[in-house]
Amino acid sequence: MHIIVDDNVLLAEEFFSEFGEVICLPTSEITNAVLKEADMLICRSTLRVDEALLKGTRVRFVGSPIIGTDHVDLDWLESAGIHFTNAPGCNADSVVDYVLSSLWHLAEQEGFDLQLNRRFGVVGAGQVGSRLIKRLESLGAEVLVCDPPRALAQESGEEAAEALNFVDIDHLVAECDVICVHTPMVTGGEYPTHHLINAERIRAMKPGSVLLSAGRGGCVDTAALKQRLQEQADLLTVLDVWENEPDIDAELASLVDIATPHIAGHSLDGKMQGTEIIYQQACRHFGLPARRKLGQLKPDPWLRKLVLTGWAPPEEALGLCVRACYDVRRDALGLRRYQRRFGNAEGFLRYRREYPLRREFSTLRVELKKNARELREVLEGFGFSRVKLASK
Ligand SMILES: NC(=O)c1ccc[n+]([C@@H]2O[C@H](COP(=O)([O-])OP(=O)(O)OC[C@H]3O[C@@H](n4cnc5c(N)ncnc54)[C@H](O)[C@@H]3O)[C@@H](O)[C@H]2O)c1
Ligand SMILES: O=C(O)[C@H](O)[C@H](O)COP(=O)(O)O
Repeated sequence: MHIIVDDNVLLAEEFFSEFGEVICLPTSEITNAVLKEADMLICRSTLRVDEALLKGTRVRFVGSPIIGTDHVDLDWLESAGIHFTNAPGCNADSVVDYVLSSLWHLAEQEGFDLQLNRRFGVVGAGQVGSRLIKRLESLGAEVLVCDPPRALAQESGEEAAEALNFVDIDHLVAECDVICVHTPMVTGGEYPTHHLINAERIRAMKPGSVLLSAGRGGCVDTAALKQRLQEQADLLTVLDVWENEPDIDAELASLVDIATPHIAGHSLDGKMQGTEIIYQQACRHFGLPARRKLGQLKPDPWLRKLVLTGWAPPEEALGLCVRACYDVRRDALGLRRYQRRFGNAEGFLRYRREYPLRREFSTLRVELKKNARELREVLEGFGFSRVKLASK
């Protein structure tokens, strides 16, 4: 078998070589001509996968080791008998780490307490949103949720009921102090997400509130957001995803508090999990046993363990752990540096391609020397799931 893989897919050789010859290429070199003799294509969101790319090729299996599927013409692939699979949930924890690192940073910058007097709103309660809700609730936060497809599925008994505070989008926008958008790009049907956060809703946001967008750029009307930031400058904003990536609105980027180049899901753990999921799907599809396991291939984190005395107040302890593991400011500064050097669109693309190593909160072991049960709960709630208390 010939397997063409985007060279940004991690561990491609290690997982896919048992199927045949693995050829890794930059996205720009994956063309219809290159795919003529290929049987399998493994690519990321940067490649448009449609009839123009695949017509007349031998490709029968396409895998994308990411969550989103809006780069793929699913209907055409189905009609052409080409099997497609993505990797649901693979980088969801990475996105939640990004969100919490951003909120922690804004809280520090503005001098507010993340847990006090803030009502959170999560738009889109799928793999990302529901994990975010869990972490926020375990910190004691009140969370309103807008996800009409899930609310409907629960109401009709199609999905097991979960105790979520479902509200409609206008209610959520009016009531919340922090709004996190984690919806896919949906253009048709009953619940489209294009400009779900539209001009009217942007105008309705409370002064001083936070808008964070890490689903797809088109879910927020960014021209309207820019207008509010220019006219009132009374929102805190975090944008990881943009309209017209990679040629993003530079003026808007200069106005938002944290601007990053679509890297919320780019932890090493998320990328490697994505490859493993596609490998498992390929094994199932071609009737082979899945012998290779990510556990054997994943490197140790650079920072294995943090030892805290346990006396630190929770915000300080969280700050130490967040800064040690993933500080979102690195990526905001990195984007600016790359854009200054390479220009707006090329800087955006290059930073993603050369993305520095990042591990998830769950890879850091935290040892508390004092038997600080409450602090442990806060750290675990935030996603540092490997906290150990001193035995005495
Ligand atoms: N920034 C990044 O790096 C990054 C990383 C991973 C995923 N994403 C994006 O985030 C999206 C969500 O990821 P996920 O894993 O949670 O996907 P998911 O498919 O598990 O969940 C999406 C949720 O959105 C809900 N939804 C659909 N239409 C809606 C609407 N109109 N209003 C409110 N909710 C709606 C769905 O019912 C579903 O529960 C992905 O589709 C992808 O586009 C971005
Ligand atoms: O949908 C996803 O999983 C994310 O948006 C993912 O991080 C996209 O990364 P890319 O494929 O563009 O490298």
